[in-house]
Amino acid sequence: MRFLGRILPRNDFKRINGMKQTLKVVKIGGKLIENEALLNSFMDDFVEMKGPKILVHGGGNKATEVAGKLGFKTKMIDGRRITNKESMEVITMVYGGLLNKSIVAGLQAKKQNAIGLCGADGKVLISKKRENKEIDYGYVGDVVHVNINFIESLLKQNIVPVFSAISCTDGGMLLNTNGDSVASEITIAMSKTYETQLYYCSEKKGVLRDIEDDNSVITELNSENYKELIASKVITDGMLPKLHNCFEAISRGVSAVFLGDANLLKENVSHTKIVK
Ligand SMILES: Nc1ncnc2c1ncn2[C@@H]1O[C@H](COP(=O)(O)OP(=O)(O)O)[C@@H](O)[C@H]1O
Ligand SMILES: CC(=O)N[C@@H](CCC(=O)OP(=O)(O)O)C(=O)O
Repeated sequence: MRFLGRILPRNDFKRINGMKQTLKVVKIGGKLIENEALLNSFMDDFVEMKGPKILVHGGGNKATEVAGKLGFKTKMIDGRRITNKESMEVITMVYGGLLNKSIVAGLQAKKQNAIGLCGADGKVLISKKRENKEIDYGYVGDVVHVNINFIESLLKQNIVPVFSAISCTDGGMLLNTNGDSVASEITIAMSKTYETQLYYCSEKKGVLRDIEDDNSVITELNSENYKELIASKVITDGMLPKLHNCFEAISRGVSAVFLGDANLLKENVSHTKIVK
């Protein structure tokens, strides 16, 4: 790359004229992953997207399905899974194995080099087991450190990191971590060196005023009306941790956060934008 008459080292273009380069972090939910046609169309858009990018995926419903087949019942509280030893084993197989590897293979098929990661790989997502006196979440962790140098080394090689919703303690214990939180923590950490944008793609077109009406997308959501919508129970289930993560991100250095469906990366589609 030629810049101001000198050759920049191949990927040393994070800051040009003091401007940070934009990094896009995209999270896809389990319901989207399950729909082959939607996933394929999403991946086309993702591959086409220019600049450094990171993909994070969930897969909660697949884990519930596989756990059920193995005879384990799943318990969720406010959109978060209670994870005992058996469910952690299922999660490692489903998120870290089946889903992560299938998504990476799908990207490779579209000529996008990618690498699948859980928190233990490259010590990339270090977490702490959640201690909650009222609810025992089991093997559930909250991210305390993101290895941004490792992530950057992949981005510099044009390799897309694909994260599953699994983190790891400093002592090497794998922990289930909400995919939305994985996405927001990575984006927040990467904001140190990049201008960052976070995209949440799920089965809905955004935050809906009426969950039964797909055309009731709230186009802009701020922290004030967000609290009102929780109080009036318009926002429930998986949307609770998702929006908590959105506001965390926007208040901790992320430039823009968007929520939408599988088409979110296309131009002019209806979506929700999070504002301060
Ligand atoms: N107001 C709302 N607008 C849109 N979705 C909502 C709302 N309240 C609750 N939800 C639920 O939240 C879900 C999204 O959260 P989640 O299932 O965790 O998605 P994902 O698997 O994509 O992360 C939606 O599928 C919907 O059922
Ligand atoms: C702690 C916790 O709740 N972890 C989530 C991680 C997967 C996830 O986030 O999946 P979706 O994006 O498909 O909802 C779970 O096990 O369901």
